[in-house]
Amino acid sequence: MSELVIQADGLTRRYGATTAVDHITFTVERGEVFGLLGPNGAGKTTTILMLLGLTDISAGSVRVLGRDPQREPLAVKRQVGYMPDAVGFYDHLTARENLSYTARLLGMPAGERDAAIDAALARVRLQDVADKRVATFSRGMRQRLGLAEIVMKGTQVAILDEPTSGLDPQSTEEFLELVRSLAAEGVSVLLSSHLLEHMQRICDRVALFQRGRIALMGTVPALAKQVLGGGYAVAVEADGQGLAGHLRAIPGVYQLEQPDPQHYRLLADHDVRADAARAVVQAGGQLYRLSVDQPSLDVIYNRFFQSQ
Ligand SMILES: Nc1ncnc2c1ncn2[C@@H]1O[C@H](COP(=O)(O)OP(=O)(O)OP(=O)(O)O)[C@@H](O)[C@H]1O
Repeated sequence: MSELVIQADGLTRRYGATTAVDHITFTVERGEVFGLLGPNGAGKTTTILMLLGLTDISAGSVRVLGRDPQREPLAVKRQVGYMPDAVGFYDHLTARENLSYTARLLGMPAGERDAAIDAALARVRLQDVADKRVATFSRGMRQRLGLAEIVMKGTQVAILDEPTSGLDPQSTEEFLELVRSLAAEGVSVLLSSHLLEHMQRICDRVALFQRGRIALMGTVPALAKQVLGGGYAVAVEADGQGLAGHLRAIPGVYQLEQPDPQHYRLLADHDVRADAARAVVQAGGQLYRLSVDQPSLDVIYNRFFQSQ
């Protein structure tokens, strides 16, 4: 049975005449990676701040691990790992000293601190630079130290604001892999980002914010269906008697192109590769190549905002 870790219901935040977040409703399950997307000013950061009890709620409700961040902000902060856009560490302290400082603030017993810090630094592969001052760290290393802090806290929820912006490709890979491994252990991750390719790779579901509202929400294939009317492009290279007719008859295929006698391109609302392979057999043909292009979040996002 799924376990809801974050529940927002009609959540609203007004700043004077501006409604920054306008009646949004969503849930995040245990172990789920949930992405907030949308243009600047769409309400993502304000949503995050409300989840953390860092800004007031004008209407609606929110629960994080069953707690109300308005009423119990300290309890929520203790149970949630938060990594803001610019992770704040003390530059003149080493990585280990920074984590030690946080551990003391959290009230972690002195006897447990060293082991917890070592384990967290090893987890994010910073053990070799544990005693170097953070001033010497690259952005990627700082982001990993931010995750180490979350690992050390042992929280069940991690909230990350723009975590991969400014990271080089290798640091990005490492970071996304770490986030995925946390989720695999049951940590729920809510993250906001403008980097759609990263979001597509890491998120189980995304919510597309537009002027304070959630305009679209779901898995990438589900959004592709809504926005593009499909989105899976299956390329088939094969021969066979009457193959075009067999391919066109596959449920979910809404367009068939045949640029030359042996090449077909199917647009479908789901991955129809298995059906396409069967169609080739039915047509008594030979299959030379079969591939699928997943719908891209980038294309979905741009098409959605162009259509608005
Ligand atoms: N403290 C504040 N006082 C007044 N208005 C605010 C405040 N914080 C945010 N806003 C307004 O609320 C709206 C949503 O802002 P928010 O920062 O949540 O957007 P965002 O989606 O996180 O944008 P970005 O991608 O730029 O981080 C914007 O119109 C912003 O100007």
